[in-house]
Amino acid sequence: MDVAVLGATGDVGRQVCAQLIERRVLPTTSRLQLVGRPDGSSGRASYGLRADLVDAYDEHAPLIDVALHPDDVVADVIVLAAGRTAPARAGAVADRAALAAENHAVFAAYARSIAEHGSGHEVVVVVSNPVELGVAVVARELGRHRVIGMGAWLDTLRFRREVAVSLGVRRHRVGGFAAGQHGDDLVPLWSTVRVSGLDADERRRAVAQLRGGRSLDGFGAEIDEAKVRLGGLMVDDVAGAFDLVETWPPDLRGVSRPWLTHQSGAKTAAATANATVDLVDTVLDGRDIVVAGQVALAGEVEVAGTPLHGVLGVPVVLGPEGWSRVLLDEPEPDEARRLLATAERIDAMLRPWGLGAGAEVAR
Ligand SMILES: NC(=O)c1ccc[n+]([C@@H]2O[C@H](COP(=O)([O-])OP(=O)(O)OC[C@H]3O[C@@H](n4cnc5c(N)ncnc54)[C@H](O)[C@@H]3O)[C@@H](O)[C@H]2O)c1
Repeated sequence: MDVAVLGATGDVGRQVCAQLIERRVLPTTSRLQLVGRPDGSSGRASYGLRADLVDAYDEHAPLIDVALHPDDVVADVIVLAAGRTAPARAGAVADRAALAAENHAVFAAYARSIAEHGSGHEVVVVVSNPVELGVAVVARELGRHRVIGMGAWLDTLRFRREVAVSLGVRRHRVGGFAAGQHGDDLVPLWSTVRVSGLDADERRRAVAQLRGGRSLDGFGAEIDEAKVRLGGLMVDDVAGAFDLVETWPPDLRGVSRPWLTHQSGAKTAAATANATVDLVDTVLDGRDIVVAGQVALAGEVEVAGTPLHGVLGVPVVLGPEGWSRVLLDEPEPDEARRLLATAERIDAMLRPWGLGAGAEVAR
C-alpha cells in the first residue's frame, strides 16, 4: 500500500512523512510519494526532503519518490496537508475567509486530478484547514466515504489526554470522542467518555467532578474568555499562560492549549502528524476501527430528532475503503445543542462555495 503526502515539505507534511517511517506504518516495499509544487520552493525542497529521509531511515525507509504535479499523484492513501496556515505568532488573528479561499483552490485542484487520474479507490485524509471545507470539496469529487478530516481525531486525542491527566491515568485508559468542527467549535462528547477500570457509577461521578457543574451551553463563551486572558499573558509571560491553562477543566484545556501552542510560534505539527498517521495506519491496517473524523453526512444519523446533513466531525468506523458508518448514540441535550449549532455554522461557511448541506454529496 502506498501513501502520498501533499504539502510534504510543510511543517505538518514533514512530520507526517517522518512519523510514517518511524512508526513503521509503511513497509520497505511500499512507496511514499512526496508531493510539492513545480513553481515554488517546495519543489526543490521535496527532493531534499527525500534525501534527508533516506539519510535518516535507510534501514527501514519505504521507496520514496517525488511528484510535482497533481496529475502525478498515485497512492492508496493521500494525506492532504498542502495549503496556507493561520499565522503562528502571538496576537495574530487569522483571516479565515482568505485562508478558505486560498485553500479551496488547493483542495479543488488536487481533488479534480485525483478524480480524473486516480484508481477510484484512494482514501484521502484531509489535514489542511478549514478541514470541513477540504472534506466537502474532496467528497464532491471522490464520493463522501473516501474522505475523512483528521481534525476530530486530533481533538479526540487531546480530549482523552486532558481527561486522563485530570484522573491521573494514561491516555490509553480513556475512551470517548470530540466531535463538531475542528478548532473552537469542537464538541467534547462527555457522554461518550469511558475509563478502563471504572464502572458506570464511578465513571459518572468522576466525569461530574471533572466538569464541575458546567454544561456545554457556556463552552463557547469560556473559550472566548480563555483566549483573551491567554492573549494578554502571551505578550510578556508565555510560561504563565501555559501555567494558567493547567488550572482549567479538561475540555477547556483541550481547546486552549493547542491555540496557545500555535500562537507561541511552535505550531502543532507533531500532534497533528501523530493523529494523521493514526488514521493512515487504520486505513492501511485492513480492519474496521472506530475513530472520529470530519465526514460528509447525508442524514444517516440524527441528533435530537434532526437528521444531520453536511460536513461534521463525528465518531465513524474507518477501514480500507474509507469510512462506512457513524457511531453516534443520542447525545446529552447540551451536546446535541452544541452539535446542531456547530453543524449550522459549518453549513454557513460552506454555502458560499455551493457546498452547503443542500448540495449534499449523495455517493
Ligand atoms: N487539521 C489539523 O488539526 C491541523 C493542524 C495543524 C495544521 N493544519 C493545517 O495543515 C496545513 C499545513 O500546515 P503547515 O503548518 O504544514 O503549513 P506550512 O506553511 O508549513 O506548509 C504548507 C505546505 O503547503 C504547500 N502549499 C502552500 N500553498 C500551496 C498551494 N497553493 N498549492 C500546493 N501546495 C501549497 C507548501 O509548499 C508547504 O509544503 C494548514 O492548512 C494548516 O492550517 C491542520
